[in-house]
Amino acid sequence: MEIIQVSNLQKAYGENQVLRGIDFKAQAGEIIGVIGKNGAGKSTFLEILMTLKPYDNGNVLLFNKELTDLSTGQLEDTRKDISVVLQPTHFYKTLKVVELLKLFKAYYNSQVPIEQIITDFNLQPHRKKYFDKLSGGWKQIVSLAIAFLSEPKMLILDEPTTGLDPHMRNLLWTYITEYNKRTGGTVILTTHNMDEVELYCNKVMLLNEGINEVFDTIEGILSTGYKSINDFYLSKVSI
Ligand SMILES: Nc1ncnc2c1ncn2[C@@H]1O[C@H](COP(=O)(O)OP(=O)(O)OP(=O)(O)O)[C@@H](O)[C@H]1O
Repeated sequence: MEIIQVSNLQKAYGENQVLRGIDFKAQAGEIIGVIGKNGAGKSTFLEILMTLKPYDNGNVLLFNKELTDLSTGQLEDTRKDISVVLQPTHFYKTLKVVELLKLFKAYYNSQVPIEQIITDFNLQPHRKKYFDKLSGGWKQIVSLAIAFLSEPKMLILDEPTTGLDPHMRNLLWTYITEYNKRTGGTVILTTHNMDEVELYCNKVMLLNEGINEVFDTIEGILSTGYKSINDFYLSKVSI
């Protein structure tokens, strides 16, 4: 089943034409890495998929429905199937980690046991700490744990492993791949870490000069003679 279908997607900020015609598809159960240099438009693309940003031209279908055709109510229904990593806000300052997880469990009406999430994300030592007092990496982990609480059909993660130490990066990738196997959920993420893409993603979209210059499986890319996805990236993208 196709979860996302994007054709000829265009988006400009004033004179700056960032997306010049993106074609993209995601099937249920895929893990897709979106790569490209700083400023290539990866976050812009993800924000459009998250239904948070308008676009100028083209089609974006989520769960077979064109976004611009949806009423406000239908858009809200579609958003229930999408999870994104929330940015820390002032609101979080007054809550402890365990309280935050309970709050979002109730909000999402989630069946996932809080203690399971605390164990899976190694949050036991931090459960009684105020969110605001956590280090940057642990704030990120808590935000990711919250995103998984809703058991979404589609998870969109903008640079989820940036700022995480090697153990926490491993832990997150283990969680992503197990979640993907267990629920068949689709994961779309951006990263600048090409080793992670090679190890954990099924497919890669290389965003370059506003288009999807390459959109292929990892095996497909490596079979064309590149030693690694890092090698592929360095060959394809100029500084
Ligand atoms: N809200 C905005 N208003 C105006 N220009 C913007 C806005 N958001 C992004 N841009 C511009 O659009 C371009 C693409 O930015 P975007 O953040 O999507 O790239 P990116 O590939 O995610 O970059 P990075 O890897 O550095 O995070 C950049 O030139 C950026 O300055």
